[in-house]
Amino acid sequence: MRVDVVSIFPEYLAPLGLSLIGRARAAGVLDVGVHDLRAWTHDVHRTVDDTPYGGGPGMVMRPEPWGEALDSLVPPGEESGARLVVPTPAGVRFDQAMAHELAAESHLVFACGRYEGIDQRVLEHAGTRMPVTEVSLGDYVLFGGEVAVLVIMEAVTRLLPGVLGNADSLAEESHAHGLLEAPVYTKPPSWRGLDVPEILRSGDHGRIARWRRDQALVRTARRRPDMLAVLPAERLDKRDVAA
Ligand SMILES: NCc1ccc(-c2ccccc2)nc1
Repeated sequence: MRVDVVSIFPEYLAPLGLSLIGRARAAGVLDVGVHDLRAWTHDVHRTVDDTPYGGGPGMVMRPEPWGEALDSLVPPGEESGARLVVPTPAGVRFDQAMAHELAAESHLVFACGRYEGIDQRVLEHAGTRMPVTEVSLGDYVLFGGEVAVLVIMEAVTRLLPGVLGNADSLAEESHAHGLLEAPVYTKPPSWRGLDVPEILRSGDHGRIARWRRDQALVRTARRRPDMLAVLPAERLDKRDVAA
């Protein structure tokens, strides 16, 4: 997968070179380019913003630099497999399903907005030649899209083949099977008067799997009842509590 990120604060994206993502790049499954939007400005002040039409507070990011940046990173006629992802508070909610969708793309281009956002015509014009996804991480506002890109990149990169050491951990993690994951424990068996649940030390893997499933259901019902509401009936097996 090729990833290009455009920002007026490219240094914010430095963590993309570290750890998990660094391993993905070393494994050859990820190639990341970070670009300064101002490279596509041509005035002495390298201007990227201007006042909003219709009035209102703050500034809006000008379309011209973005248009030239996207033309450079996704040359017209070479859009195959490219998707533009724009973090914004007004976006579609990002979730694990979308992480899987994005992990299947061959070229992701992230546009990091600042100020009050990017002139909408940038997204409209890009949409005439590639899929465009405006994505939100949740109902809160940041100073810009850079931190959201780091979150999305971590969620997507760990799904790429060969990136996670133990592929099993993908199968059982939270949200992988529509439920929150069960609590986990390790040695020592007793710690500050708190014991590991006996079942986990029984060696009875059938009962252990049942216990974990029950814990996941209870935890999900208490913390994220909304997830149970959308859990497909076939995901609940006959031994689960009544749906
Ligand atoms: N929901 C996460 C998120 C994503 C992007 C932004 C944002 C804020 C200002 C300008 C441009 C993007 N804020 C929150």
